[in-house]
This record gives sequence, structure tokens and C-alpha cells, in this order.
Amino acid sequence: MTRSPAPRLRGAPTRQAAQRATPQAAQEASGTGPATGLLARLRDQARARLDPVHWDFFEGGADGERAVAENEAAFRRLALLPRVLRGSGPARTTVDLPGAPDTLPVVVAPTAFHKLAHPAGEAATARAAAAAGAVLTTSMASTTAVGEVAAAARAVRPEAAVWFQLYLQPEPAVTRELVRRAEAAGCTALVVTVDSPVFGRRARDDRNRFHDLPPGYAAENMRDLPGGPPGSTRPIAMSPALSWADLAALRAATRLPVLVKGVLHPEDARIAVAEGVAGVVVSNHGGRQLDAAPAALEALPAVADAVAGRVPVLLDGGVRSGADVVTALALGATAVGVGRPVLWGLAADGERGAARVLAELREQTAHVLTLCGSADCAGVTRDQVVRRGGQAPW
Ligand SMILES: Cc1cc2nc3c(=O)[nH]c(=O)nc-3n(C[C@H](O)[C@H](O)[C@H](O)COP(=O)(O)O)c2cc1C
Ligand SMILES: O=C(O)C(=O)c1ccccc1
Repeated sequence: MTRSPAPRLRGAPTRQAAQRATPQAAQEASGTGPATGLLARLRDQARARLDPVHWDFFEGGADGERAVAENEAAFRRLALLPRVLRGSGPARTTVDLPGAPDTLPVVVAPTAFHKLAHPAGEAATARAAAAAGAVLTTSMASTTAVGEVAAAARAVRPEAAVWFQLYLQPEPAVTRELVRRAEAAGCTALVVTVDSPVFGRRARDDRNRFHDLPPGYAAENMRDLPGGPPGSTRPIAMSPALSWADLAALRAATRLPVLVKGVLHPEDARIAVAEGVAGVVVSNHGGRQLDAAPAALEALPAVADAVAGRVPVLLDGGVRSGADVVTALALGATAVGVGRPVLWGLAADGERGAARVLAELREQTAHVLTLCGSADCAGVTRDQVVRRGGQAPW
């Protein structure tokens, strides 16, 4: 990648230096996170356990972190109108996604460097996702190679679905080799992240001088790629020169379904569907790329209208509860992704913590669907979402 972790400064800064450089406490206490509940507790535990530099990497966003805050705030501005007496029975909480039939509508969003959260790293996350019946989207920037990640998931549940997240690399031979590895690992879809023509500016990481993984950790998927010396890892490149033609070349090079992640403009969603993608992920990258971007949730209805049911639409960013999941479903998503909450669980208590996050979201989603009078994930509709605190119409 172009900014981070660029090998400018090696090794992690000390805890003391990070604390001096991290005056985030007041801002966070005033709080964008959930005030109570399991996820909030795991977040607190994660924060207490982690090196503050790594906490800041996981929690932070681009520039003034406005997009990060908006993702959660957008959910808080909305409420759900339940329907009653529909005789719908207890809600069924599975959906069909590309390469993942009958799966939870909560997908683990791709996040980098899980070994900084917990030494068991991505293998622990994979086991937790498999146990919950959730798709794991494993990041190209994982600290465990994709083959090992997918094997860990299948050891828990042979039919567990793992998707591989990919940044298209400027050298086609490198991209092709990454795709070959994902296919060989048994991944069932590729998720191409398209919101990163350059790496976002992360103020916390700059202040903490966090620009490289600590010794002993590496982006393992980037090891032994074409053009590099044997045994070494290549940096992940982000390129503003990429275009739809590069996506078409990728689709021609694989039989796996390809989803695009990081779409906010409805016209881009239309183009993506016309290009033949298998799904669109509405996302502002957890507020880590364009800080001026709207909340993902605010972009969702227009994208869902543009896609018009032709492929699944997913949303990630700010999903912290079953009510958030159901709100996104009602506004046109087939499923949602969760990024930071899984990292909180992983950092707090390894595999068990990540599994608790996913089980909690599954139970809350089923409960809220049932309270809304819906028999399944497709049964909540846009008319059931209303603004909180709006002007009374009378
Ligand atoms: C620490 C961290 C690392 C991330 N790494 C990646 C990545 O490697 N690839 C990617 O496409 N998105 C990455 N993302 C973005 C997530 O996939 C997702 O869009 C975002 O986290 C969703 O927002 P949430 O954290 O509020 O749930 C990362 C996000 C975080 C917080
Ligand atoms: O931090 C991120 O959001 C991210 O996408 C990423 C990508 C490559 C390496 C590290 C992080």
C-alpha cells in the first residue's frame, strides 16, 4: 500500500509513547459505541487489553473521523415500526449469498492484522464465524495465509463459507496468484475492495507512528509472490489507475463469484451489475477512506433501488445490534457486514469472544425480526423504517 504500513519506521512504538499520543479518551467516552450490552463490554475489555497503538489502528478512521461517527449515528436516527398480528411465527434468520447458501445475514467484514488483536489471529476468527454459521470475509492483509484461515473454518464446519477480500494489484500476475491461492484454499467468492485508490489518511496511526507490523508478524498472503525474492512479503499496493477493465480481467480469470465492496453511488452500483458482479457491498470502509463520505446506511436505499434485486446488496459500517441488522435489511440489504465488533470480541477473549459477538447478533436479529412481525429476513420493508425525533405531522 502507499501509506501504511510503509517501511518508514520499523517496530511498534512503546505503550507509553502511544498513551501520550492518544488523547481519544474523552471523545470516546462521549461515545459512538453502544452504551450497554455484550458488545459494549467486549469493546471495553478489548481496549483495556490491547496496546493503545493497536487499539487506535482498529478503532480509528480517516482524517477527522466524521465518517466513522456517522456510520453509527445514522442507525440511531432511525426507528423500526413493527407490524402486528401477522401470524408470522418465530423468524427464520438465514439468507442465500454468493457461494454461501443458507447463511446468517451477518457476515464478518474483512479486517487486517488479526494477530494484533489476539495471538490466535484469523484462525480463531474463522472458527468463530464457522460456528455461528456466518460467512468470514478474510482480508488480503491477514496475518495468517488464506489456506490456513479456510482450513480452520472447515475444521469446525465442513460447509463453512470463506470469502477472500482482494485489492486488485497493479501487476496482473500478482493478482492472479492471489486469486489462485484463494481458489486453492476453497474460498467461495472474491470481494474486491474498490474504495481505496489510495490508502486513507489515519491521524491516529500517524500520531502513533504506526506504519508497519511489529517484528514476527507479516501479511502472509503477500509472501512469495511473482517478482519478489523468495520468502519475502510484498507490500499491498493501492492504485488510482484501476478501472472497470481491471475488474473485467479479474472476472475472466476466475470462476468464483466476484462482489465489489465500497460502492456508495447508485450509478456505480448499476455499472457493477451490468459488468456482471455477483453482489454489491455498500460501505465507506468503516470511515477509514473518504472522511467526507456519507454513512453507509444513508447511501443504501438509492443503491438498493439501482440494483433492483438483480444481485444481493450488502451493507457494512456501524452495525452494532440486531435492530441495526434489521434496519439495513428493511432498507434493501440482503445481509450486513461487521468489522470492529468482531475485533473487539477477538481481542477480549479470542475465538470465544468473536463467537459471542456473532451469536449475540444472531439472537438479537431473530428477536427483532419477530418483534417486527416478520417471518424471515426478507419480510421487513422500507415503510417500517422511520426517522426519530422528526417534526410531528399534526
Ligand atoms: C481495523 C480494520 C481493518 C480493515 N481492513 C480492511 C481490509 O483489509 N480490507 C477491506 O476491504 N476492508 C477493511 N476494513 C473495512 C471493513 O471491511 C469494513 O468496511 C468496516 O470495518 C465496517 O465498519 P464497522 O467496523 O463499523 O463494522 C477494515 C476495517 C477496520 C476497522
Ligand atoms: O486498515 C484498513 O482499513 C485496510 O483496509 C488495510 C489494508 C491493508 C493493510 C492494512 C489495512
